[in-house]
Amino acid sequence: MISNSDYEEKLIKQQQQEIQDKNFLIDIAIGYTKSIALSIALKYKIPQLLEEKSKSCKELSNILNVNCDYLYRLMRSLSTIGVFIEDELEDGVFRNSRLSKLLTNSNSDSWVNNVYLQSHPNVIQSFMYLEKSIECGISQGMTSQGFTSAWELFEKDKQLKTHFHNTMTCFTSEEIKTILKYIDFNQYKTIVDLGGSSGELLKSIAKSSRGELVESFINFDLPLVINQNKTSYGPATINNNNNKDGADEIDSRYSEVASDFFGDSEYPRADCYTLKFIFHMFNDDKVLTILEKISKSIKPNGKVYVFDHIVQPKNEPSAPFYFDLQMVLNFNGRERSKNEWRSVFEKSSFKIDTILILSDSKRMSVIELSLK
Ligand SMILES: C[S@@+](CC[C@H](N)C(=O)[O-])C[C@H]1O[C@@H](n2cnc3c(N)ncnc32)[C@H](O)[C@@H]1O
Repeated sequence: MISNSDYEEKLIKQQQQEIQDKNFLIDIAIGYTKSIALSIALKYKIPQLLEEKSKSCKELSNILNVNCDYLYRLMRSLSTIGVFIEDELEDGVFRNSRLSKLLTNSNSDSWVNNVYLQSHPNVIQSFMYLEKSIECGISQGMTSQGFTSAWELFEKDKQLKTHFHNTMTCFTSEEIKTILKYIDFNQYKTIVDLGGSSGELLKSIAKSSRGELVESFINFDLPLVINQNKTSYGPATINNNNNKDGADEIDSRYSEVASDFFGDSEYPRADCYTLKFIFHMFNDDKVLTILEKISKSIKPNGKVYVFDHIVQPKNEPSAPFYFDLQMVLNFNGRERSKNEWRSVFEKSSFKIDTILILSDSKRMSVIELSLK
């Protein structure tokens, strides 16, 4: 028998849950307002303008040459979600909050690059073409904005390109410990990192005890990336304990190849290939083309390590929500579940040796492959 008071308590709980659910749905619906407001504050470099001391909106609008009242409304809105703080006594005067202070750091090894990347207008705009993409079954995120691909957009917007590669470099430096915990690269002579971006993965392996016996490390990426590496990132180095001033020495085992996965030339011959967050940018056909090319250049008993997301069992939060949609809209790629990965590899010359779902990396798993 349910008593009256039990019944009332149950009803109150249900009502509270419903209010929470409604607020949650509203929060989802207005998500775009926050990212667009943030992207404008970043574009105007407001966190940097407030670095030294607080400023009034009048001062900020004079510096930026924009409308003072509208800027005030932007700042006031952002301060309600913790980005910036409006002075408690003086209206319209703002200082940095804990959050906006973080945004002043745009070093190459800072994850803040990812905030710039995710809130970039072209990235946000690609989502406007999600419906059109679903209707026609062809990715429209970039083409509808007049770009053949995200890579072309990066070529036109160098700042965005830098944020993209800095984000990837930052992810790699966070993930490298986990990678080195599971894989001893010393069993290989030559490691080729296909799509190695700034070379962070190979440089870190080279510097660690898990890579000290490897003879050569080759970072293979597009010419536009390799050319930028020369000016944006330091060379590969090894710790030189003999050096009196303790300075690191250049590691001559590291080199770079500027080429295209889908070009005519073969990949460098190696007994180990790594592909970190590469296959999720491509559809199954392109993944199979890359695997076919690796199968022609891999040495006998060689291995391929695929570091990528594995979408977890249904209905569970796994790779961040937006990734799969972003991959399809911006790159015509896909995030894959275990079954989806299996089905691609089954069609290739490779078999899966191991799948490691890394508990200490929220983003990444490792799939080890060898020739069938
Ligand atoms: C998502 S990023 C991953 C970078 C790096 N592996 C990491 O995990 O930090 C993809 C990389 O693949 C490279 N890439 C994309 N298309 C390529 C192609 N057709 N040929 C060679 N490299 C390509 C990009 O320049 C970029 O550096």
